[in-house]
Formats: sequence, structure tokens, C-alpha cells
Amino acid sequence: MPQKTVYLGPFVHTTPNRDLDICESGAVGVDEQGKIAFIERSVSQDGSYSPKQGWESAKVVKIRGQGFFFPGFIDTHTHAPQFPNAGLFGSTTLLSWLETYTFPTESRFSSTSFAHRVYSRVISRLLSHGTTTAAYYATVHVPATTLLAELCLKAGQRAFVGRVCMDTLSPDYYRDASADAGIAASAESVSAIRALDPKGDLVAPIVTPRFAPSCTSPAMHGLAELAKRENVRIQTHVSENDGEIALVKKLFPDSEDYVDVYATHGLLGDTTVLAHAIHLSDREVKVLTETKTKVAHCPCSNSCLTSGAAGVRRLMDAGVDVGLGTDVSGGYSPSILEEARQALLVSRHVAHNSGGERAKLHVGEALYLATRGGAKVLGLEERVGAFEVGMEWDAIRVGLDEVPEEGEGERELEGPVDIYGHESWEDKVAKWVYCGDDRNTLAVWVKGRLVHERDGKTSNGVNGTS
Ligand SMILES: Nc1nc2[nH]cnc2c(=O)[nH]1
Ligand SMILES: [Zn+2]
Repeated sequence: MPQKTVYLGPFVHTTPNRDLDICESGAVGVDEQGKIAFIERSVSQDGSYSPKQGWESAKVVKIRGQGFFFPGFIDTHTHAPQFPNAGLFGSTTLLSWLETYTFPTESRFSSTSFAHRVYSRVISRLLSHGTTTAAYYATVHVPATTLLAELCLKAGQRAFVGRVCMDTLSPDYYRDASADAGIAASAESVSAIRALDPKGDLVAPIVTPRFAPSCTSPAMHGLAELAKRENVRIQTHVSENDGEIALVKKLFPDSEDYVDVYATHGLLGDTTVLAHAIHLSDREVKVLTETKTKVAHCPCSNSCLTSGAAGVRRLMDAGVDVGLGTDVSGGYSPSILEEARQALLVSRHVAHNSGGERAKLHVGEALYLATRGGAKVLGLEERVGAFEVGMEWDAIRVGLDEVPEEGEGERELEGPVDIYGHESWEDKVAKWVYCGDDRNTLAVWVKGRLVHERDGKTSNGVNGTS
């Protein structure tokens, strides 16, 4: 159980309106359950903080130098078994990439010892980049999928873990034998993951049809029923690539479009996350709005696989909830900070090509998608994604490097962000978003538990005592 702690110093998060909210000198009290008990927004900066009644013996964690507390990042879409392929995609596009890189690698997770090696690294890498919640796709293998959930729980990472279901148009060496076999294995996986964390405090199952081309109609119907019966969320891919969209049209000639395939199989709703959603028609966007279906925006992957540029402003204007997904190894980076940067850059391409100035995201919006927006996509908005009383302390301690004044001597250049002193608070945050990386992630907490310390040994459940 975490110790009662007061976090002192600047903190930054986003508002429900997607603006930055910067508190230059605050105090956040976190109780033994890891919940935020109070927030004070104007604490004296002279170091003479006097604790509230009942908090006199609480531990104090203080920002020193240039830095701030920020909510933990939320990755609404990634593939844990694809991390061995991060950076490998060559000139492929989705369907050739799946055949060439993805299916052969995912098939190796029939070995739980291989899974242990990869998944342990994945979790500690994500934590080191400040990702406190991830929605993972695993593979078709039930034991390795359960292992991923176990390792998340041990490391203290919040996670949704999904056994991938795929019963058609997949290689013989890597597929479900039939729709019934896939549904039964997915049901087994849901039960096994639930048993690890029955209340879903940190880890929960998520039903995961890979995408329409690799699932038969009976498999999709069965998975929708499973999700409903077990009250489990759903994740899949939609409208990522031109060839994929053409294939869906051919496979499901009676459906109006790609979104309609999922609608007619009962797979849409406010507990469903669709990744990509790049090439949607107005009708499809309307259906997502009406059904409250959520979207994981994966700009890095969309660029790597030449999939296209998703118009996030269009989705947000239509009232669709959007979060960010690294989609490794379609995307090369495990970092949601990198994904926020890519979202900003891609929005500028959209602005130039068709969307106009309004298509451009600003830094606060990108950080909203990375935190509060992601929480909403995964149904966690009451618990994480921002600093509010009653929410849980999922947080990053960000450190930025100060460049010494002339005559103060040189400092070792450590991190990628230089602060010269002329910057406003908004400037500091922008420099972090555009120039920062995991060297700026000094410590990470989930539900009040310290789960990673830069240069410490806290990652992956080792010495995670605080
Ligand atoms: N990006 C991506 N798209 C998919 N569509 C179906 N499977 C995948 C996958 O593994 N990654
Ligand atoms: Zn994906």
C-alpha cells in the first residue's frame, strides 16, 4: 500500500475543454489508497510549506529545478507482441506488412518463455516513457496473453489485455481453427485475466477481434455476445488502409461500409475502441458519434505504413472521443509523448492538404489526447487522466534541463530539452512536447505506487516500494 504523500511543486494537466491548466506552485495530497485527497493551487514558493491537519507525517515529494508533475500517459492502442519488430516495416503497407513481419513474430508467442522475455521488456519500456495505462493486443495464445496481464499487475501498470481473435484469411500457422474455437479461447482468456484482478483495479480483459478481414461473421457475432455477457470492452481496427477497405467491401458486400460491418455485428458502442479510423465517410463518422464509439488515433503508425492522415479535428468536431495509440510496431515508438508530437505534425499535413487552419492541433489538445482523452476512450475518465480530487495518482515527474547563466560554469548536457530562462510556462511545456523524451521522465506512479524511477531500479516491480 502506498504511503500518504504530498507532491509539492508545479503541476500541469489538461481541462475537459482540452486546454492546458498550469499550476506553478501547488500541493497534491495522495492517500494510502493512491487517491488524490486534496489539491492546493497556491503554495508559497519559499519552501515553507506547512502541512494540512492530518498530513503532518506524510511523505513529501518535491520538484527540484525545472520540472513539473503531469498525469501518466494513456496508450489506447498498442501490440505488445510486436515490440521485437519496432522500426521494421520497410516500404510495406498494412496487408503486406502483416504477412511479412507481424504474423511470423506473433506466432512465436506460443512459447511462454519468449512471451515472458518480450512482455517484461515491453512493460518496463512503456513505464519508463511514462505510460501508466495501456490497451494491449496480445496474440491468439491464451497462456501468453494471461502472462501479459500478470506481468502488468506485478509491475503496477494499468492495462487492458486482449487475446486476438482471427479465424479467417490468416496463415495456417497462426489462426483460430474455427469461429467457435476462437470464441471459446477468447472466453477462456477473459476469465483468466479477470481472475487475476477481479475488481479490475489495474488490469482487465478486453475482447479483441483483430479486424473484419480476419474474422468471419460468426466469430464477430460471438465476440460481441461474449463482450456483452461478460461486461468487457472491445477493441479492433477500422479503415486504416485503402487495400484493407477494398477487401472489406468484397468480403461483406451487403454492408454499407466498413463501420457498418461492425455495427451489424453488434461491435460498436461506448465500450468499443476502433484504431485508426482514417478514411471514414461522413456516414461512418455519424454512426460513431451516434453509437459513442471511441477512436484511437495512431499518427506514427499511419505515417510508417503509408496508411494516410486521419483528420482528428473532424472526429472531435463530430463529438467522437479520441485518444492516442502508439500501435507498435506499425508505429516505431513506445512513447505517447512522441505520439502527441506526431499528432501535432500530422494535423499540420491535414491542414495543408484539405482541412485548413482549424485542422491544426495545439499542444494542449495533443496532451489532452495523451491523457484525459485517452482515459475517456477507455472508460477511465473518473479515475485517471488528470489531477482532480477523487482521482487516482497516476503521474509522471517531468524534469527539464536548465542551461547555466554565463559565468556559472558548464553543466553536463543530460536531457534533450534546454531551458534558457526566457520561457513562459506554456513554452516549457511546448519544448517538452516537441523536444523531450524518456530522459525527462524522472519518476512514474500508478495509483500512488512508484513504478519507475530514471536511473533507479523501480521498473517492472523491482523495488517498487513507495
Ligand atoms: N496497424 C495494425 N493494423 C492492423 N490491422 C489488423 N491487424 C493489425 C495490426 O496488427 N496492426
Ligand atoms: Zn493496431
